[in-house]
Amino acid sequence: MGNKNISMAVIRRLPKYYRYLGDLLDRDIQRISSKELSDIIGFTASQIRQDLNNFGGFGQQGYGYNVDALHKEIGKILGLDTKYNAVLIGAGNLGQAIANYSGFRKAGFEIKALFDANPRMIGLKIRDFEILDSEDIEEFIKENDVDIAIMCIPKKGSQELADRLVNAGIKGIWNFVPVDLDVPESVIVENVNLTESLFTLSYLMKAED
Ligand SMILES: NC(=O)c1ccc[n+]([C@@H]2O[C@H](COP(=O)([O-])OP(=O)(O)OC[C@H]3O[C@@H](n4cnc5c(N)ncnc54)[C@H](O)[C@@H]3O)[C@@H](O)[C@H]2O)c1
Repeated sequence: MGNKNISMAVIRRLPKYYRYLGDLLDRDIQRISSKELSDIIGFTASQIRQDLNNFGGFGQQGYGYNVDALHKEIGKILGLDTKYNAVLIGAGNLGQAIANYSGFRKAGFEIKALFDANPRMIGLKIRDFEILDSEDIEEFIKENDVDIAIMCIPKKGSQELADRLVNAGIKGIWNFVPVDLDVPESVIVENVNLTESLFTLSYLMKAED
């Protein structure tokens, strides 16, 4: 499954291609040259041709890229033609913000339930969700065909939670906790570290001085 031999650097650029191509489709633009794509995305035209050649070269000399076909193909490569079930653990400030955003469901990622360990949170409603007791996560994951866990708890207890999720058969963790989780190779962890991103901004602003 997947294109395991494609470099991570290319894979990290694919969501951006996918987003820009989606914007073009919204504007009814059906074909585009690598030069035009370069002008809007900001990667060089040669970088774009090289990246897209990894997947069998969609472009035709003198025609450019068929936007719809390329969008669909990149979607497939990213696995976006699949629906995913997710659970979110830690229904605090960040967890609630994520649960309140409707865009993930539209993209095929459905949050099935929210969990929290705090008895005062359990039973509260966020959007359509009643917050469930995190004691019951394993059972829920097994019974509801859950692929992805979204972790929004504090650092403390995060590795223990990851171990439980792994034992329950989770396939992927979208990790917002600023901790490098130790999981078996078969489980994919994607870290989202907002503070690291902010520090990068700080560096770049400093470099502008
Ligand atoms: N809020 C943000 O914008 C933000 C920004 C950057 C990083 N983060 C990171 O996201 C995580 C959550 O931050 P927050 O601001 O939402 O915190 P929060 O305190 O508002 O929410 C955390 C929730 O997790 C629950 N919880 C704690 N341990 C648990 C466990 N073992 N199992 C289940 N639930 C548990 C708590 O009861 C609480 O409701 C933290 O690791 C934080 O560093 C948050």
